[in-house]
Amino acid sequence: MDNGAIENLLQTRVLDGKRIAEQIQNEIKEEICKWVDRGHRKPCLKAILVGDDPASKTYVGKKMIASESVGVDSEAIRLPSSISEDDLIEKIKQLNSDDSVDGILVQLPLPEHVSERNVCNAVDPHKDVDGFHVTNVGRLTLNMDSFIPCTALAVIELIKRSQIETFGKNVVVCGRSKNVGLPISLILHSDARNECPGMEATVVLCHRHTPPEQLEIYAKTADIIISATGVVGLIKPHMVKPGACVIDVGITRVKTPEGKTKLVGDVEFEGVRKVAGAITPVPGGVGPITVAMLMSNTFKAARNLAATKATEQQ
Ligand SMILES: Nc1nc(=O)c2c([nH]1)NC[C@@H]1CN(c3ccc(C(=O)N[C@@H](CCC(=O)O)C(=O)O)cc3)C=[N+]21
Repeated sequence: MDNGAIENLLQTRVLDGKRIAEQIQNEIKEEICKWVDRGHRKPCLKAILVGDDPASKTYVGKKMIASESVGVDSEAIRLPSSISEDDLIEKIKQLNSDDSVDGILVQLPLPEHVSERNVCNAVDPHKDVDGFHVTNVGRLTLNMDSFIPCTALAVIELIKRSQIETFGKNVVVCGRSKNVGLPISLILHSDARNECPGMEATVVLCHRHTPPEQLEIYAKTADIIISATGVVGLIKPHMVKPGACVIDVGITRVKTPEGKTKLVGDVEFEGVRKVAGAITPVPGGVGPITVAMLMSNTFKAARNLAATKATEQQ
């Protein structure tokens, strides 16, 4: 390795998502503690898990553990994959009208015979801690206060806490999923709004029909690359501008030659880290922060609902 390469390796920051998630959760834990000291009940989260997809079970499990550690009351409601859309929506309506519940989330994906859109729209938008209800999507688009999907919030929080500059910078987002790529793009190009400063970046949103040679051209101009596609090895070293920040939101389970499963992202980590100025690993990058942001959204729902109840009683 020549001196230049060594120097770059020394300068590359591997952004520690686990540490940031712990930091966020400690802050939330403290705030919830004060909240309960002021006479409120603990925030309450209900997670609906339909069927028994192993990855979904792992994620819901992580959400339950995080809830426990920050002082959120949580319950995983398990329903069979044979459940009808109507019955699932009926269950959601019960939780909507239950005053002891602040946050509701339905773990995705759902079985094929159930419309995810109908189910997400059945959740009371005030309890929609995933930010998937059409009202919250519309409000985010208009830069109004809303619940923002946890993965998008996680990327934004990671950028802010790592002091990555976004104002006037070029960002390439790979992947246009409604719950990840799209909201990330919306926030990154946002201008200043009342309660939070905008990110003010120029955003290019690439997807499966972006020709590979075009993706390379866009990526090479980017100060920040965010990849959320589930395409293993999509982002290669030659596509990255030296010093750029590379955020990997992809999570794919692959089998190792020894027959174990391991998690890999969209980014060729070992190669790209030699070029990038900052990079997130998988696992231990965006994933853990996603769970911390769910806690943040749940506490926000609890505060909003308590405030609404207080004004109703006046
Ligand atoms: N309604 C709904 N809301 C979601 O927020 C939602 C969802 N459905 N469906 C699936 C995705 C994915 N997701 C993750 C949560 C935690 C990690 C996480 O903690 N990852 C760890 C390790 C995970 C592991 O060990 O398997 C890491 O990256 O280091 C990752 C991904 C939430 N999602």
